[in-house]
Amino acid sequence: MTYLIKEIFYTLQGEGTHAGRPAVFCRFSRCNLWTGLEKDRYRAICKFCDTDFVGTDGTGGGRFGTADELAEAVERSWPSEARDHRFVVCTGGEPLLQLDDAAVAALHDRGFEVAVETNGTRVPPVGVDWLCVSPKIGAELVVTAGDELKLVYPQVGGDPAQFEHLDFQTFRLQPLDDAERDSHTRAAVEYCMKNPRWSLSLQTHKYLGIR
Ligand SMILES: C[S@@+](CC[C@H](N)C(=O)[O-])C[C@H]1O[C@@H](n2cnc3c(N)ncnc32)[C@H](O)[C@@H]1O
Ligand SMILES: Nc1nc2[nH]cc(C(=O)O)c2c(=O)[nH]1
Ligand code: SF4
Ligand SMILES: [Mg+2]
Repeated sequence: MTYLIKEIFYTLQGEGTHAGRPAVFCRFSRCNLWTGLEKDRYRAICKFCDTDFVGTDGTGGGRFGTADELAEAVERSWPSEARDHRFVVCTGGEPLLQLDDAAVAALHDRGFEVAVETNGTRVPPVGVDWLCVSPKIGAELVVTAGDELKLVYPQVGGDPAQFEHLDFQTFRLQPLDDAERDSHTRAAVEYCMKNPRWSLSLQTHKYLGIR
C-alpha cells in the first residue's frame, strides 16, 4: 500500500472536542466528494471545502510506501523533547480512502493516539481512537456511530435534527466558513441555544492565524 499524503504538520487541533490539543496533522491526498480543482467545484457533491488536498507537494507530504514509513514521518513531526501525549489527526481530503488497519497499527506502535476526520462515506479501519464524522448532504452516510458528529452549518437540506438518532457521544455545529461566516456563526449559536443537544465547534486555528 502506498499512501499519498498532501502534508504533515504539527499544530493545535482547531476544531471540536479536542480543540486546543497539540496534534500532528496528516492530510491525505484526494477526496471522493470533490476533485479538489476549482473548475469542478460547482459540480462537486461537497462544494464548500476549505482545503487544498491535491497532490503530495505540501510540507512533509509525499508518497509513503509502507505503513511504517508513514508513521515514521508522523513521528518526525512530533517535538523530540515531548515524548508523551502523542496525538495524530488523520484528515484530508478523505482519509478513509487510504487509511487502513496497518497504518493505524503503525501509528499506535509509535505511541500515537489516532483521531480521524471523515465525511462518513467509508467504513473506518479498526483501532481508531477518536472518530469525528462530518456528514455531507447529498452523500450517503455509512458511518452512523462514532465519537463526534460535526455538522457544517448551514447546509441546504441539512437540518441537524436528522442526525440526532445516530450513535455519537457529542453533536456539534461548525459554522460554514464562506463570505458569510459571521452570520452563519450567529445562526449556529442560536441553534445550539435552542437545541442544547448541539454544541458549537469553532475553527479556532483560523482565528488564531495558525494552520
Ligand atoms: C477538510 S475536511 C477533511 C476531512 C473529511 N473529508 C471531512 O469532510 O470530514 C475537515 C473538516 O473541515 C470541515 N470543513 C470543510 N470545509 C469547511 C468550511 N468551508 N467551513 C467549515 N468547515 C469546513 C469538514 O466538514 C470537516 O469537518
Ligand atoms: N489546526 C487545525 N485544526 C483542524 N481540525 C480539523 C482540520 C482539518 O482540516 O481536518 C484542521 C486544520 O486544518 N487545522
Ligand atoms: S468531503 Fe471533506 S475533504 Fe472532501 S471536499 Fe468535502 S470537506 Fe473537503
Ligand atoms: Mg482544515
